[in-house]
Amino acid sequence: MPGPYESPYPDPPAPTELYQSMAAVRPSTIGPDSGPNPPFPLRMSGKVTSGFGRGSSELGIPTANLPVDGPECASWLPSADSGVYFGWASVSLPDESGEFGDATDRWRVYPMVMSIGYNPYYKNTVRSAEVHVMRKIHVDLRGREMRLLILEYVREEKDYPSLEALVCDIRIDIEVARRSLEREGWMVREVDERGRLDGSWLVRKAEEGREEKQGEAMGKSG
Ligand SMILES: Cc1cc2nc3c(=O)[nH]c(=O)nc-3n(C[C@H](O)[C@H](O)[C@H](O)COP(=O)(O)O)c2cc1C
Ligand SMILES: Nc1ncnc2c1ncn2[C@@H]1O[C@H](COP(=O)(O)OP(=O)(O)O)[C@@H](O)[C@H]1O
Repeated sequence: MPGPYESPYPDPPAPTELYQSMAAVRPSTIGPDSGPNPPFPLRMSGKVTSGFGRGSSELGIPTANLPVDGPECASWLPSADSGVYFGWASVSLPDESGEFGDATDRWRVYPMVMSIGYNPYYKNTVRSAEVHVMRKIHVDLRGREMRLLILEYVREEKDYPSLEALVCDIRIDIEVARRSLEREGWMVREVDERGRLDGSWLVRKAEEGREEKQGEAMGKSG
């Protein structure tokens, strides 16, 4: 099985001049090495839905959409700042060979970056929560339950003069998240034994996960 921080792109594109100029004004990591500060970690979960279908086709960066309202939603979400966040995502997937189908589903934990908001470049009128899992995934996630342990706020959502600039900034977010999550204070033990964070909620059985909704309402993990 590949390592947790492997790029989801088989051949990441060479950094363009625009990427380099935008990356030069961004920090390389976010948050102190010791780990997340309150109100993080924040939890949310939900069934992956369809978005506007632009992630893969227009941006080359697929995003799994999660519901942002309804009784099942995390209580902190409506008042959360719009913007980009990073952390860990879990999803229950079949055996990697795919041969044994759902009988061997188990929770996998992956690094993720996400945006919460109105996607100002596309001028959406409804708020969305969209998660890019930083790993190549060969299974359609729509209809599957996803859990998130959100560890840090990265930046505000922005409008951009071009699609290329939007894609560059998201790729920089992915790099910032990768470097930030590689620090021991930000790793979950469920992925790497050096990790100092408890990510057990991410891999709990469904029934136990539901009980944990109480904790989610407080916006805390652990
Ligand atoms: C890490 C990340 C950062 C993003 N930042 C922005 C942003 O600053 N401005 C914006 O308009 N959209 C932003 N987006 C949202 C993309 O525009 C969105 O994923 C794309 O429109 C695909 O949407 P769809 O899944 O509904 O098709 C971001 C998405 C991700 C995953
Ligand atoms: N690394 C990944 N991160 C998020 N979703 C992925 C990933 N790899 C494959 N997918 C799939 O791509 C879908 C999102 O694709 P996208 O083009 O953004 O479509 P839509 O906007 O219609 O949901 C997800 O629901 C999931 O099934």
